[in-house]
Amino acid sequence: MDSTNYSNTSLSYSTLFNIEPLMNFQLPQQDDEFDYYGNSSQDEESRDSRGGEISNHTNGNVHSMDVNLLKKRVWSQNSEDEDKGGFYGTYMTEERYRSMLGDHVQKYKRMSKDASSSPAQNCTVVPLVKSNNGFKTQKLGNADFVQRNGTDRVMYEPSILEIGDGITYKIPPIYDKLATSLNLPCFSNIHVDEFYLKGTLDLGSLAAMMAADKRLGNKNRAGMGEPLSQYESLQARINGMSASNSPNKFSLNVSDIGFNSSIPEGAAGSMKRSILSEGGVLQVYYVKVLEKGDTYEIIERSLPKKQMVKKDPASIEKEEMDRIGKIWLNIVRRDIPKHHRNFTTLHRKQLIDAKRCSEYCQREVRMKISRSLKWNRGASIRTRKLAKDMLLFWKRIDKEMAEVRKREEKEAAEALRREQELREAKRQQQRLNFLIQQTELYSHFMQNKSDLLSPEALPMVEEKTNGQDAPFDSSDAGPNEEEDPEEAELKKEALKAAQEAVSKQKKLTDAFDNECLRLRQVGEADSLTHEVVGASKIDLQTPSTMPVASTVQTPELFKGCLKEYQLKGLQWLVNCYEQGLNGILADEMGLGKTIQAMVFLAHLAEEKNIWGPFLVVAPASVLNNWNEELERFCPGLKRLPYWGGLSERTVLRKSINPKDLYRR
Ligand SMILES: Nc1ncnc2c1ncn2[C@@H]1O[C@H](COP(=O)(O)OP(=O)(O)OP(=O)(O)O)[C@@H](O)[C@H]1O
Repeated sequence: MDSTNYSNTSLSYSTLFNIEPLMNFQLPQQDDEFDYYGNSSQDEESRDSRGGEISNHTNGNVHSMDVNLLKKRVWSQNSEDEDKGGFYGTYMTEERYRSMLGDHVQKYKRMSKDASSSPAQNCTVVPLVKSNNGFKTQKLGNADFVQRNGTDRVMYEPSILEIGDGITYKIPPIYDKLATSLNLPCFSNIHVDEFYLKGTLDLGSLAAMMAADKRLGNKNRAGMGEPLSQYESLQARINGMSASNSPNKFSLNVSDIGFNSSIPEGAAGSMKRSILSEGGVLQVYYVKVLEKGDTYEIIERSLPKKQMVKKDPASIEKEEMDRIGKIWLNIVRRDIPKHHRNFTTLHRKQLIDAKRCSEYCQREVRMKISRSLKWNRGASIRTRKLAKDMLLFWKRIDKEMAEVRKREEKEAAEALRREQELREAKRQQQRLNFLIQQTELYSHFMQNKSDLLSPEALPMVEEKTNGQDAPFDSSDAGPNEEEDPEEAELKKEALKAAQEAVSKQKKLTDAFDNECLRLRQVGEADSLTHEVVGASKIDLQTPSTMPVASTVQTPELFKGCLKEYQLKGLQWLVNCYEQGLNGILADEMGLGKTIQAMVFLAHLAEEKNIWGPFLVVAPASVLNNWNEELERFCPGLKRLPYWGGLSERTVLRKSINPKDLYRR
């Protein structure tokens, strides 16, 4: 649909929104229908803002409103005797609306039967459903302009409006007159939203719907206020009008004046639309219209800017001062208390936070203190336990060390015992060898002595002596000259036989000595045997046979310097010990025999690891001298003086520890 079609059918943008003829209808009585769009006149202040809302609904659903108005008008004509009480005053439900509509249809059918003479009134309905602004619309039946009986009367086919649930609404023929006189659009251009067909159409619900329109915002409700109050206002207005019995007329004028006139600043479009009433112009809009197929939609609307009126500077200053005063009053009455409340709230919150923080700190400190106290309490227990563990550990270590030491002492004692046994065995062997040697020497000397004492050995001795002492033989020859020659010859034979026997015995002895020497060398292969053999060369009975250079060194335990003869004496004592012989060291008085005995004991301790005990038996007069000499020259040797009476010796014995006697 375009504007040309409207031009042909006396319709245009202006006529599209021109429902002024509708407004010229007589308003129904108090309880009859009325134009709730034009009748929503309230106080002047709310009227400005309310007009937009009214216009908005009008713009968005103009066709449906027209049809609604039409329906209501038709209904008012055909149901004058209808019980109108409470129609607008009470909440009209869909069921009631349908029942009322059904009754009206029945009435119309009866009336149409009576007036069935006009075939043009039989209208066909061609429902057309189109979508407009999200609402499902029904397009009324085709309208054809029919020339009848030479008149210019426009005839419509009977149109039936189906509103669902088997309910049809037949458009009365009187609509033709109405459409012509009111310059309304034809049926084909009228769309009825189902919302208005099926929904409740009371003023309360309509005001609620307008107030809930999101496009207008929730706060201002497009100036409509609360639905109930608005409804009451409207109702009061109607009552007032009915009381005065004065026809109240409203008009909504959409004109093209805007095309030619100057468009005020801030206008959305060039089309001017105004809602008129007896009181004057309610609202003037400048709208932009968007064509959408068969419908039009106002996409933007605006109010013209108010003209700026120049005011008096004094009044401006006064207003400014008033405004400043109001600002100050607001500051004093509202802002300061508000900030004070905010500050108080913030301060209280800070106090609460600080208190909470302090509680947390206290709790943390308490926890740390309790932890430290617990630690301190446990420290003594742990210390005692640690000390106990250390004590047990060191006890165990001492026990192990004692066992080790005991085992080592036992092993050392065993080793010492074996060493002493071995040494004693060696000494016994040396002593045996020495005795054997002495026995051989003794037997040898005794045999030589017996040979010398035998008669056969005498000539030999004499022969030896003759060879050495010629004067003795010559002296003995004198008396032999007086002997008998026969005796002389016998003596010679006897001497010869003795010499042969001695030589024979000498050979036997030499053979025995050689055999003994050979056997001794073969049997004594070890070093000890060599020592014994070496020692056997030493004649202990003749100190001159002792070696000039002593093989025995002065022991380090002796803190002094031995003289030459004292060292020889030490050597002799050591040899006697090694030979297993007992010896008596005897010398001139004051030459140091006591010192040599002490050096010999130090030699045994240092070289032989024999630490005693040694028993020194001496006269009581020299015991102190022995003690002092040992302390002076051999401090490494332990001393245990043991002298005195019987009781003193008993006390001394109790203090003797045998374990201390074998160690330095
Ligand atoms: N090598 C030495 N170094 C230092 N002093 C020594 C030495 N030899 C001996 N004397 C000192 O000579 C003194 C005499 O020694 P000691 O009494 O031992 O001799 P003695 O032969 O035992 O005498 P007696 O036959 O009267 O017992 C002691 O005072 C001793 O200290």
